[in-house]
Amino acid sequence: MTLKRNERKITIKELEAANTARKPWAAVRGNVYDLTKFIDKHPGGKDFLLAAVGRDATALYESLHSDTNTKVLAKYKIGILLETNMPQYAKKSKFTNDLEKRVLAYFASIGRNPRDAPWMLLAYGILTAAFAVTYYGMFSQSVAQYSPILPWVAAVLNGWSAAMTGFYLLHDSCHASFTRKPWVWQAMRRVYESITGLSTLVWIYQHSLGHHSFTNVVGADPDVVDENPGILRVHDGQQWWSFYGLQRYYWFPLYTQLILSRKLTEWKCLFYDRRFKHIKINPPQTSEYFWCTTVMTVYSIHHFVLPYTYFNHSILRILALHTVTDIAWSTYLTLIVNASHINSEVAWPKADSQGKISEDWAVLQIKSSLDFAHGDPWTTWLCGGLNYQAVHHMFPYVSQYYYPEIADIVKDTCKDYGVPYHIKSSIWTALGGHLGHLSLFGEKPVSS
Ligand code: HEM
Repeated sequence: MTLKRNERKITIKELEAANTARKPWAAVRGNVYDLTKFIDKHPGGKDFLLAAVGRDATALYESLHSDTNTKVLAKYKIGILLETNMPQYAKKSKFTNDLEKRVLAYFASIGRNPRDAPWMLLAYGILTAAFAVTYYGMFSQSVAQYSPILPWVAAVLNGWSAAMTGFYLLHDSCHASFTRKPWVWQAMRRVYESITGLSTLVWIYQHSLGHHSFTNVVGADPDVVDENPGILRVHDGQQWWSFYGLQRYYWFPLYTQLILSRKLTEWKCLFYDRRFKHIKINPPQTSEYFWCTTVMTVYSIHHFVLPYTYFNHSILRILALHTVTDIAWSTYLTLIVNASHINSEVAWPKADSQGKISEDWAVLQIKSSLDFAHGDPWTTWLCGGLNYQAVHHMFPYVSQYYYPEIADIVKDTCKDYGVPYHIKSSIWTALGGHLGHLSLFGEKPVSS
């Protein structure tokens, strides 16, 4: 009996080798698709799609697309994946379908597309201007002459504004949640890279393919420590070592280092290691080399050349000011992100020995996230909407502008289906929970 063309059995090795624009295959729910003729038609653009090929993209695909999209895929099917090396969630539950329906009905009722929020431009403009003004405050000789303390205060604020551009420019472009235009996402990404010197493509692998697809799944979410011993112990899959008793103190110096280590390693991950932790990075397109050169030239000019040649500072002072910026940026970012996922209330899903996870993706998004300070516009602004973490995880493609509006729909649906929704009244209680979790997991477990 001869197999039909689209029923050919395909091994994971064959799939993994098809990871370029010339041969872009991706698997979803056991079906393998050859996307060669689809790449230029993908409404989500070429870059995101090319990051997803050469792998089982089920979780990523289902987190961003509807069943209507899947009908479009059918004609590109070329075979069936024999085995997968990615954890597999249960199929979409009634809860998920109902929640999606309710949220889409809300957008239909207000006559808006979830990605259309032109007011966000104001936030992007204010934050980019905040970066420029604080940068000037750091390096202007007249500011330093007025008060020697002011440049250091400006450096702290510059770090805050860099973190904020991450919550706004980076997040909204890489989740494709602002407008429906790939060129807009591309422009926002390159502005962010020029400001920060970091790679947005590496972030897409880490955040969209890793963290959003497998939130808090040990061994699959790159944001969750899975080494033994890791520097921090945050879940009971990690063996206990006596130095974890001190993690309630050393979390702080550790959290201050994130950005420096990212700056030193990201481009190497992309072009040399081709890997972010356990996530394979596909061969970058030629355009990525062009963009890397361009944005790093802009970054080096404002980071080193201008402060040295135009503002006349010593190398030592320039490095010291940037270090203060990086410390403020790292600490702010790490605390807000960790408050939402690393605490004792949320779920830490595990795949069984077959790689199966018993619940569906959406239920686990809610269970493994912690929200805080709903209804507080200042916290929402200062966290880039990430205080609505469960809403963001459920609907990463919806503009953060709408999170407060749809949060009640998510909460009500969770109530109707008995899905626990974790929410704290303020950022301080959420942070307290995070630090309490570090203390708890630093203590010797009773069974050790
Ligand atoms: C990070 C990765 C991805 C992002 C950000 C992304 C984004 C998008 C966006 C924004 C749309 C338009 C949705 C709408 O308005 O209804 C879309 C549509 C679509 N995407 Fe993706 N996508 C990604 C990965 C993938 C992958 C891996 C596949 C295939 C395996 C895929 C297949 C499709 C299909 C078939 C459609 C519908 C096309 C149509 O209706 O004509 N996408 N995607």
